[in-house]
Amino acid sequence: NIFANVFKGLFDRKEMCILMVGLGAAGKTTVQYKLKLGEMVTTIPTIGFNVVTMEYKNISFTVWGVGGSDKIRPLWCHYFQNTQACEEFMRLLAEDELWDTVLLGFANKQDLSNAVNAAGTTDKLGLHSLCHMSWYIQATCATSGDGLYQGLGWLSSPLRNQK
Ligand SMILES: Nc1nc2c(ncn2[C@@H]2O[C@H](COP(=O)(O)OP(=O)(O)OP(=O)(O)O)[C@@H](O)[C@H]2O)c(=O)[nH]1
Ligand SMILES: [Mg+2]
Repeated sequence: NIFANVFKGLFDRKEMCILMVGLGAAGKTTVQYKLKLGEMVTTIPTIGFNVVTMEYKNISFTVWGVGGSDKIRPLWCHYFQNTQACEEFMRLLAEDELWDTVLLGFANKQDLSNAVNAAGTTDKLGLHSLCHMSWYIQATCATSGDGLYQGLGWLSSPLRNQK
């Protein structure tokens, strides 16, 4: 009945804070606005961060997208070897504050023929050795939106079991 649904809607509401990191031009801002507005926006490199809040499956997601780099951003991907980016990523995941979190990775730009797929991304990031948190890699195309909601769907399921 309607009242039960309204009550369920009120009390089942959960909030989730997402920190989105990745190399410059990976598509983080595009993901944020595609989820928020349902459309592709023209982005410029993020200086600092963007915050977007959206609702999905009774969960309020606050997504913080951190710029991939600062002024040297255009050089970033040439400047760092992939392995160094991976090490940086692993260092981040080992932070105490992130111990209690889950990891959703977007293997983005799947519309491009040279994109690394989800399995390749998992291997390159060495996620099989990541035992202390639950993780999932979703193939996406942020410009069309493909895969984004599948990712959020995964994210919302372990969340249900949290406090
Ligand atoms: N072909 C393709 N292009 C994409 C996709 N996602 C994002 N882009 C493009 O990639 C470029 C960079 O996207 P952004 O969303 O600004 O990247 P970002 O990760 O926020 O970059 P920083 O803010 O510099 O860290 C833009 O031109 C996007 O249109 C995708 O799935 N496929
Ligand atoms: Mg950005």
